[in-house]
Amino acid sequence: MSDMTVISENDLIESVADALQYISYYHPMDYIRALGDAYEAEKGPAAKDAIAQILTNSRMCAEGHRPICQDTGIVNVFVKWGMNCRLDSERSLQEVVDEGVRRAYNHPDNKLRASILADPAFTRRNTRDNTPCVLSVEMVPGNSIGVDVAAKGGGSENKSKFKMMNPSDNIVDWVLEQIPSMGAGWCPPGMLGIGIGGTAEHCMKLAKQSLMDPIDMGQLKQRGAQSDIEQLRIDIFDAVNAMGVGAQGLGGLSTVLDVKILDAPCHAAGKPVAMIPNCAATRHAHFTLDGSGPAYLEPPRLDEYPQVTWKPDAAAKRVDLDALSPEEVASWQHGDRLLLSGKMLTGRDAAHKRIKDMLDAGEPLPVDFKGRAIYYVGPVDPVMGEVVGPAGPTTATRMDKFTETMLDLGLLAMIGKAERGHNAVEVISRFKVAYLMATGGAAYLVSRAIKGARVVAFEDLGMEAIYEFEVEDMPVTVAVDAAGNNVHTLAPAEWRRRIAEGEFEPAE
Ligand SMILES: O=C(O)C[C@H](O)C(=O)O
Repeated sequence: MSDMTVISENDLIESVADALQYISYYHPMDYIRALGDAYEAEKGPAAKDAIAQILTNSRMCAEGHRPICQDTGIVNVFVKWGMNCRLDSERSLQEVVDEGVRRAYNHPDNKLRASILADPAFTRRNTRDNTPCVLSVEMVPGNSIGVDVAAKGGGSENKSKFKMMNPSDNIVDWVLEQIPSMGAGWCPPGMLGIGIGGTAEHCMKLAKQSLMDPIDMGQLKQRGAQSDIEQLRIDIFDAVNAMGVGAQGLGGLSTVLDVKILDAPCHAAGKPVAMIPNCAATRHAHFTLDGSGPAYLEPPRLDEYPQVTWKPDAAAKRVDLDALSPEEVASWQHGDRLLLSGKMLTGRDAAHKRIKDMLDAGEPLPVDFKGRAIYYVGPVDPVMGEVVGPAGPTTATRMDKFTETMLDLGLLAMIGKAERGHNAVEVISRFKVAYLMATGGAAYLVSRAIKGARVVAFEDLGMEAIYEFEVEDMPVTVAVDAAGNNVHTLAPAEWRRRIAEGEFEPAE
């Protein structure tokens, strides 16, 4: 027993907290480099503009130590526990790691958003400190513990896929079938993590774990595949990018920056396959503890960030939200860039559900939506003189089922990210209103346009409360116009055709 390594409770807590703070504002450099290359190569103007926003946002967050995305994620922790190590604690490993999560998410200088809800099928009560995390432990030989910490965005997690394939089914075909159904809610360009084999639950875990590996598709393509798995990664990468989805689903050359695969033996009767995308807010870090104290991660060199500084399009139209009229909204064309100023309301999943329930019960609403714009957002709380923390858009598609109800209340415009479903587009064109999109993953940049914020209803919903924001030159693009033209179907179709016609070199 004398050569046992003792891991103190506080070393683990402190290291988890440090890693979570770190990944909230530093993208992994491999992601930043790959995104910088994608920016250089991108030919789609709207997609290029979105990548410029994501890169500029990333640098601002690295400098300001504020979250890359308002969705600061659900914490996933993968521990490889060396069997000669002992945790010096009276608490369970889950409780100790959760203490690190709590410390990170409530850090006074960089408070992160509490996104975790207990009792998910019923009361959906916010745990207020982002606990519990999802913990996986593997016992391995050795005298140290290796920890991967990730903060996974909800929008990309929502697009996870799994299939118990037949042994002879084709994996590339299955992946390509899934991509259209994933839309843009997973905030491309990002990564696809793929698990093959094992059992159902093990396969999903492999897919998630594969996302902890650094991006190396450029190097892999240069040196060529040396295994069947590497060839499969390249085949999926090329085939997905040929679909033309592009950054934020706006049509372009870069949909994925890498495809990762982990496999495990499986039963002869099947071939389980799982796919979990990682969004533009790719956040993960690794540390090792050997009993000598907590691990602190080295900050990246900011001079290695691509020299990209996003600026609003000079041709963007300025819109005064305080004087918005149905005629003005109806005049916007899909693809138009707008700079919004004035007052807007916010609301997302929980607020929409409550509004619907109140209307069904014949109760009066606390807010008048007539003539207003609504922004689908759950912001981070402000710190140190901010009016609001990072406040990028959430996936609008989830609000589709409430769209007709909300438009009946007189709403004129909705702002979010990702595509609207067929029925929502039909309702939008019937009411002659518009759906505008802001860039997902550019939350700190977007929040700079917010000059005032106050909760006006449903305060108990925390980040899902209804706020009134006062904005100045908030950049958005018309994604669905009053005639029902939908950028998210038109642009990827055009880019897919152009790529198929050989207009561009395949992405490296
Ligand atoms: O919860 C959020 O703020 C966003 C979510 O990650 C989403 O992508 O829809």
